[in-house]
Amino acid sequence: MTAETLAPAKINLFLHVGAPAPDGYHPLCSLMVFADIGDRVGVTEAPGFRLGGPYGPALEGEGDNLVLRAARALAGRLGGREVPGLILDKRLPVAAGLGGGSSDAGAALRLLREAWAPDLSDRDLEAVAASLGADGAACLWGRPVLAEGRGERLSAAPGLPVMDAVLVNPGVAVSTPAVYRAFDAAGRFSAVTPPPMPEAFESVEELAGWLAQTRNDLEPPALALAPQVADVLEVLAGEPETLFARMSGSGATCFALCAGDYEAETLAERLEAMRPDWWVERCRLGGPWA
Ligand SMILES: C[C@](O)(CO)[C@H](O)COP(=O)(O)OP(=O)(O)OC[C@H]1O[C@@H](n2ccc(N)nc2=O)[C@H](O)[C@@H]1O
Ligand SMILES: Nc1ncnc2c1ncn2[C@@H]1O[C@H](COP(=O)(O)OP(=O)(O)OP(=O)(O)O)[C@@H](O)[C@H]1O
Repeated sequence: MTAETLAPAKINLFLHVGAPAPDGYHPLCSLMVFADIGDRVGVTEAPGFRLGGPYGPALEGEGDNLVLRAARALAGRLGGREVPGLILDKRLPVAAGLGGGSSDAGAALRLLREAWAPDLSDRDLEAVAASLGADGAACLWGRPVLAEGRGERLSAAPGLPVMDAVLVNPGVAVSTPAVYRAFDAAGRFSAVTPPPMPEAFESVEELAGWLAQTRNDLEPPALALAPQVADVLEVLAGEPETLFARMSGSGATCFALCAGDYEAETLAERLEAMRPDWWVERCRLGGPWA
């Protein structure tokens, strides 16, 4: 392996979604943070694409992986390059609201810029990432960001503490397009503007209090498609270590913010014992980790 890097899991701390535009895409406003866990992406001299890890089989036999599409898009932007060997160690569940595909693409773009064109600007790399999906640019750097527009208009996130957290997925894949369609069918649209946001949150407790005034507008439609999400949220809400719990993105992964390392560890251990069928990961949110 010549180089490898983390493709961190993305968490939408809040996700406000408006009525769809004529092209079907939705205006949104979301505060995205990244976990110190995720997939691993590598570049090698031996040609070809190798897919491994616990969730690799979930992507076998699909069309072109986002890692390959990212490599080809950057090669095209640079006027043509031979794509080297690429490795994806898929550790995050697929179609889970963790932005895994976008983060994998971002990791590949960072590695290949280093190899091919270290002078290419961050802005140009963001444009390539954005061409791969609405979350592409936001998931490029693995650092907290406020995303607006379709998700491609980025601005600095407020100052955030590092958050000890637990991620829980009930083992059900949820399709992002299906969740947006169910959101449209319900026809309940609100303003996407968040309540006034301080320049910085000094503690996770302060952040949790502020987040309670915000929403994930995709939670109700995702719950309708995957009722298992309700079980996860109910369990998390009932645990003493949970300061704040919510679903991320289009689901089905939910996150619980905890007061510290010990609380997150305790919560994760209890959930693992209680529900061995769930994917449970203790992590830290914030970043940049990549
Ligand atoms: C749910 C989120 O992950 C929240 O961060 C994103 O909004 C989705 O981002 P993404 O998966 O990168 O999105 P894309 O791959 O571009 O599109 C997937 C599907 O989501 C819908 N989509 C996506 C973003 C957006 N602002 N409005 C949408 O309606 C698109 O119609 C498409 O059917
Ligand atoms: N490297 C990849 N990792 C995950 N999915 C990929 C990858 N490459 C292509 N895909 C396709 O992208 C779809 C969405 O996967 P992903 O895990 O990124 O969903 P998600 O976490 O719900 O994304 P988001 O939160 O951005 O909507 C998958 O169902 C799969 O068909």
